[in-house]
Amino acid sequence: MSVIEVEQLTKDYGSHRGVFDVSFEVGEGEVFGFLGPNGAGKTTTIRHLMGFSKPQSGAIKVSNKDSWKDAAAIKREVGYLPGELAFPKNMTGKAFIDFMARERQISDMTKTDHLIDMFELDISPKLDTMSLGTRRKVAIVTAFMHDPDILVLDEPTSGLDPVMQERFIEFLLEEKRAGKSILLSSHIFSEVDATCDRIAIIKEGEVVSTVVADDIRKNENKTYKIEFADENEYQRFVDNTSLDTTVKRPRQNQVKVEIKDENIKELFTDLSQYQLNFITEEKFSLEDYFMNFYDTNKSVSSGEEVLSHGIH
Ligand SMILES: Nc1ncnc2c1ncn2[C@@H]1O[C@H](COP(=O)(O)OP(=O)(O)OP(=O)(O)O)[C@@H](O)[C@H]1O
Repeated sequence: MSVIEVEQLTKDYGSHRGVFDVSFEVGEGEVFGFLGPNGAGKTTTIRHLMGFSKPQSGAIKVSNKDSWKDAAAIKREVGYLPGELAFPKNMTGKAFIDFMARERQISDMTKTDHLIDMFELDISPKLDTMSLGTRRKVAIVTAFMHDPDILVLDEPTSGLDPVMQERFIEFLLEEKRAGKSILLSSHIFSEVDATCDRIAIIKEGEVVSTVVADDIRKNENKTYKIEFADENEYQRFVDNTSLDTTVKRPRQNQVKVEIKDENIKELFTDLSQYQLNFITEEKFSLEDYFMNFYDTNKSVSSGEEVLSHGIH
């Protein structure tokens, strides 16, 4: 059963900005990643899903409720962590958390205390004196203190340091084990890869691919990086091989060869004729998959490769 259903959502802001015909579903107990760089349309989609904007066309259902007509009920039910945070002025973290607990009519503070501990949050300072990362921790606590079954997270780790980003992944995995349904918008490959069951890639307002994360993890296409002993060996290989050489780095005497698992023997038979420094396997990653749709960050034409660990 789907807990979130986005059907052909369109919001056209003009000049090809907005979202166009976006469709996806998040199943019960599923962690669904919404992956794209700044401006791709993640926040626009999520704001419609939470009922802050009316779809120009298309429809969204959350727990079978219409995102626009039943917005108030959806806001009560869903744990929503917005990308941009807004807090009341002149309130301490503790006063704000207590206020939110009263608003949500929470009497059992076990989940709240667990979150405060987990994120090592000091709730005593005033909100407007806290760092961005600390304010994000407060937002995490208040978004999930009522232990919601559906979590909608818009770039949740922005502003968190690497240790707390890891902690957040632990939290998501904990929620996943508890059977929660989660929509995670992100531009960080590692957090999507570590948590998601399925992933939609969004580009310029359109979903260009929806993929089962395990299909990427178990991809049978492998890339091997090979460094030859010297320039002559490198050149001899490049001139003679019939293998699929995807990257050539003449200055380092390196190549990358892409090969299916079943053709591995062919690779080693071919390589036995050359002097090598090393050969290593490079696993096909979510980033590689993503770059099929967004090619701009990868430049191999000059014999150099720029690898990015997030997209901006
Ligand atoms: N209210 C608005 N009026 C006009 N254009 C808008 C509005 N909101 C968003 N856009 C445009 O729609 C596009 C998608 O923006 P959106 O914020 O959804 O992207 P995003 O993927 O969430 O990126 P980010 O990571 O920067 O938040 C952008 O080109 C943005 O400038």
